[in-house]
Amino acid sequence: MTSLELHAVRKSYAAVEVLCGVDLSITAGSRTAIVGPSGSGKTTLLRIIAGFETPDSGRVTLGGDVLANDTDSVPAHQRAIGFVPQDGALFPHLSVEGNIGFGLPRNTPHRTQRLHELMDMVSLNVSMLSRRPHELSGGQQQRVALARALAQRPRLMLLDEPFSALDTGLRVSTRKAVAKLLGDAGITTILVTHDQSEALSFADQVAVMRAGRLVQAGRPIDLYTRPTDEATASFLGESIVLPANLTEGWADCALGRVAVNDSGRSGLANIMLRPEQLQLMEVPLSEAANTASPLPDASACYGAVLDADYGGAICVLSVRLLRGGSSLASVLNQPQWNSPLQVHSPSMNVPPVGAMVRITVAGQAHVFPG
Ligand SMILES: Nc1ncnc2c1ncn2[C@@H]1O[C@H](COP(=O)(O)OP(=O)(O)OP(=O)(O)O)[C@@H](O)[C@H]1O
Repeated sequence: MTSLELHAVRKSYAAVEVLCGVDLSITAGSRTAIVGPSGSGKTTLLRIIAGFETPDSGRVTLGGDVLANDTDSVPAHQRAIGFVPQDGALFPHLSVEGNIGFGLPRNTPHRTQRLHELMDMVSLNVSMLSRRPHELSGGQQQRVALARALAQRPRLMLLDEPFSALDTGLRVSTRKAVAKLLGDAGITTILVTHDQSEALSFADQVAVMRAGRLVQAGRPIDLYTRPTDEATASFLGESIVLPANLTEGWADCALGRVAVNDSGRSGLANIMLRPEQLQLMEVPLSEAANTASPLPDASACYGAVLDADYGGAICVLSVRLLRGGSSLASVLNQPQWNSPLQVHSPSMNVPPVGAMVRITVAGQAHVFPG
């Protein structure tokens, strides 16, 4: 069942068109992450859904109710939509109780019980109810902001980069807790984030915006493995794009013959691999000892490790490809021959700089739609 539906939503500020006709469907109870470069219109879209801005044209519906169209707009406070901004925006002069209770009228039945329930939902101890925001950690402040938004039993929750001020560990744990909480409560959620890995891990659906347009929306794994274009590919993570000649599900490229995910295409096209798809195996010293001899297997793909960037669990290796029939020495002596690939390799047993490696490709390469 679709909960939120955006159809041809447009918005301009003065002469600048910020949203150029956005269509997006969000299923009830699901989590959607909106990502895109700075200025692409993410926050504007969120503010239109919340009712803080009105679209110039287009339609926004929630559970079948029209929230905005070309002529009318339901006021924000009548939409039953929760909004958690980047900084939490707690009222500094009010206690936690005052902040969470802001949207709960004094005569709400069982008000204290409801406040305790909300504290429990966001995993905060009720002893914190009397504290002021400055007496809380960043993660606790975000939980209070979330509880305040939940107090009004929203149909839809909008999160505008709510985790960005938190350090890495707290960010991950808060994000997981929030995802579970909203999932358990069955609340449809939209998260705007700059963090691609956060979007991929948080959401059931990721929507990528660029220059006021929605360029692609779908399951995280589909966007990561089958991006619609190179810009989307590199926005969602590191990518290796190579020119190739396609025939019946195979691509002939600098890495040799690689399987592709589009068997119907033929001819010249760019293919994409994620760096973790490249697997390196160091060629034993006996084989590589004579760096002047031709490579042992003319049909295999080899490389020379030029540099290693240690990053903890993962090491990023710069690997220059060796042409069939060439030698390690010829490549090391001609560094301008081709630009190196960046390969993400588990740091355990990583080949050393200067080593010759055999390169294999795991899975299929992606062919960008023509
Ligand atoms: N009230 C406003 N008046 C004029 N221009 C605005 C207004 N709000 C946003 N803009 C412009 O609209 C464009 C989109 O802004 P928006 O905040 O939606 O982008 P964003 O994708 O959320 O960016 P960021 O990731 O940097 O937060 C920007 O060029 C911004 O300067």
